Amino acid sequence: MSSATGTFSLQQPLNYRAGARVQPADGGHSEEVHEPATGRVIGKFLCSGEKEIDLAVQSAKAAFKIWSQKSGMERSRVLLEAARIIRACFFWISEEQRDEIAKMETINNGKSIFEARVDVDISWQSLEYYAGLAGSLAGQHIQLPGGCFAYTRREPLGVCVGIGAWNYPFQIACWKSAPALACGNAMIYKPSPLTPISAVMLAEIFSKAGVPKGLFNVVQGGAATGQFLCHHPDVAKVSFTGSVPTGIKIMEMSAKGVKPVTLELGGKSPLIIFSDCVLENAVKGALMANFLTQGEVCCNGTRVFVQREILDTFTKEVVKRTQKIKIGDPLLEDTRMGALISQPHLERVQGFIKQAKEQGAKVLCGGNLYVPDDPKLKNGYYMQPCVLGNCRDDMTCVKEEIFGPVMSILPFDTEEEAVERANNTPFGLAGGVFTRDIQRAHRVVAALQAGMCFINNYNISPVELPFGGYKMSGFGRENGKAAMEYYSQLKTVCVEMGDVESVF
Ligand SMILES: NC(=O)c1ccc[n+]([C@@H]2O[C@H](COP(=O)([O-])OP(=O)(O)OC[C@H]3O[C@@H](n4cnc5c(N)ncnc54)[C@H](O)[C@@H]3O)[C@@H](O)[C@H]2O)c1
Ligand SMILES: C[N+](C)(C)CCCC=O
Repeated sequence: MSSATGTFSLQQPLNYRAGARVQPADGGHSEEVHEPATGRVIGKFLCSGEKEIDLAVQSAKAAFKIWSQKSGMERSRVLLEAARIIRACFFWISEEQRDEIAKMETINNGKSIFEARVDVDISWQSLEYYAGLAGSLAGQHIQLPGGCFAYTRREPLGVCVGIGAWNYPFQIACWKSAPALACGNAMIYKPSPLTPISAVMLAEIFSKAGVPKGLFNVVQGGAATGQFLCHHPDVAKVSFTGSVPTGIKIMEMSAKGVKPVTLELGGKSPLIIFSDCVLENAVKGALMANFLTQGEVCCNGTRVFVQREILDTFTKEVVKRTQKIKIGDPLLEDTRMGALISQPHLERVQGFIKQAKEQGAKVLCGGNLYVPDDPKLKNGYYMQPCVLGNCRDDMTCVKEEIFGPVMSILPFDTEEEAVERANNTPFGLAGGVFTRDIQRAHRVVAALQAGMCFINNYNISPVELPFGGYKMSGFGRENGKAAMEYYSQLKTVCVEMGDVESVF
């Protein structure tokens, strides 16, 4: 694979079934795949139809029979091998696998190679972590009168479906497949049609690592393909990452088949900065909370509440550092902000900024389109990261998920006020607080209605920590031990040691 921006083109099929890349057996329309850095079309794929989905399900069912009979330790070894392959070398000859995946992620998503490498690291760590848990998936032994007893077994669910968003394509595929496979399930994964490439690389890695053919299949497509998956009678569970409106549809479809769902949805998270914070850390934290992956991060702390005493100092420093963020060719080592995912999305983000200005917000920096000097990047989807001042809680930019590099700064006076305003949202994915006061820090996060809270940092994601939302940001958890519960079911076995005492 060539590594320069503007040179890659897709050659191979993007569906993966029964251990091989395949063209779908049937399909609707075809979708173009873009390179956000240049706006180039790098290939096309056919969206999978009902027949292809059924073939993928049948293939996964066959693999499930083999995989679910293996011990946790046997499954663990295969997952560890998959993690090792990602970290280590070969596969595509000389370059490191980790870097190959990171480059493809950058080419297809537009994020900087610096960040893509971190995403790949978090991905293999997830495989390692669940490999570690696979061997200890266990039930309980319960004593009953007369020597009788019962025990519980944690069993896999069967064929699980994963449906992913485009912002962390490889990482989302790993966050879903690692616990699913560790628990003994098979998985069919559908990436976003905007980022179809890296999930197939994961499928190839699983095959190399030794999973049975069909255990991890990839189908490509958009809403229609996703609907076939959710409605298929042999699908046992749907794990979804995406927007709230789609999450609602997934839940409705799954309800028809009484299928358990996990919903990892959007957010509009608060970051509360108290005047007693370490200012340097708070400024760095605010940038981490807003500008990773061009601001296209579900848990971003986009409502930055700043205590009035430090509002000016904090704002000046945030603006100064935001202006220094290096935008440009995402495959260059020193780039820290690449291109947004698509032209329509870029326009949508620009629309939010325009509306913010109309509603009285002040653009303190950025917000304009950015055209890099390099001529090959002139059709890419770039913009300058934006900081908005003069914001009020009732503005659209403060209420709605923008999913772009736009930070809204909101002054506050008291702790009570900040917490109340922070919680005044239908979302509840994440939240953060910067303060030196340890009691206040814990009091505030305890009061925040959010599933993932940070004290004196933001947007770090060790795989050991459960991640997921409150309120309309969804339910269920990814990562941590908690995810094992969402990919397994509990069977109780009651054992009689004496004779049956019948009431008849
Ligand atoms: N909470 C999290 O962990 C998390 C992580 C990443 C992204 N997100 C959220 O994802 C959103 C951005 O991603 P997006 O634009 O890809 O979201 P989206 O809801 O448009 O699409 C997500 C996935 O659902 C599929 N889909 C769309 N309609 C469907 C339908 N009717 N039936 C079945 N599948 C369907 C898409 O093809 C895609 O694969 C943001 O709201 C972001 O906050 C959440
Ligand atoms: C790795 N992060 C930055 C915590 C993002 C998690 C996935 C959300 O979009």
